[in-house]
Amino acid sequence: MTQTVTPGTAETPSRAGEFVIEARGLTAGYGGTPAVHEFDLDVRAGEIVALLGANGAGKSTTLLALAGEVSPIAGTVSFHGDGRRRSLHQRARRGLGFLTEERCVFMQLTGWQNLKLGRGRPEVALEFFPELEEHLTKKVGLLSGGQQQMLALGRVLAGQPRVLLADELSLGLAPLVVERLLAAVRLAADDGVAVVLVEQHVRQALAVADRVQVMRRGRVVMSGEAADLRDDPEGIAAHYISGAS
Ligand SMILES: Nc1ncnc2c1ncn2[C@@H]1O[C@H](COP(=O)(O)OP(=O)(O)OP(=O)(O)O)[C@@H](O)[C@H]1O
Repeated sequence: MTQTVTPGTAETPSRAGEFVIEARGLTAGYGGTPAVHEFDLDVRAGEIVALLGANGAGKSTTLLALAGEVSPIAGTVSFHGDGRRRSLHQRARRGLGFLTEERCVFMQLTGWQNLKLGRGRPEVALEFFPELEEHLTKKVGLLSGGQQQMLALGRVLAGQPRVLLADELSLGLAPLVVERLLAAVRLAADDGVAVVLVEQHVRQALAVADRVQVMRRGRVVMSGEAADLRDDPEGIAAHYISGAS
């Protein structure tokens, strides 16, 4: 698939190599109780960092804290070098795209209406997912789960984010659809988006990610270059052992 997508808003386009989002000593949780401890992360423009780990390991909490939806108990999150505490909507205005675990679409609206509600031009979403075009006049509730997720991802990518946080895009979807979604994420990263991807499918995450951080009980227990770990997904899966989250 060839296309040209220009990420970044007019303010300051992201440059390859610069850290777009960073966390230092990030501890975050709920009601003052940490679910994530002393988490460090740097993601450059054009890079995908996959967060892996068993259910309850703290991946979603990490994304929520990076997004500004959960306040840090300690540590900092910096967005374009700005380490001040910012809410989700403030970070969204500076180019954060966030896909939460819940499918981010309006079921009663048509596909086209959903795309029009995004920050970008619907045509850009269709450049990522041309197969959606024939379904845009249908109510989204009538589309398949994969089509709904393509719509949700396409809408966020159409907004030309500088940072994409994506939480379990592949939840409940067939492997081919997952591949399709992750390929679009890779394409966006190749055009300069900094991506933090929470994913349950280890092999597929390793196939598109540049780096990997494996979490267990709220801490990073393993990290490395995806290319070095591709031949040993079992080494990662060992951290998933039931009850070991
Ligand atoms: N809203 C909440 N209030 C209180 N505790 C929460 C809340 N959300 C998550 N937790 C707890 O925080 C811990 C980390 O959960 P989190 O959802 O971040 O893990 P996860 O790795 O994303 O798991 P999953 O893959 O199941 O989403 C768990 O112990 C969970 O029970």
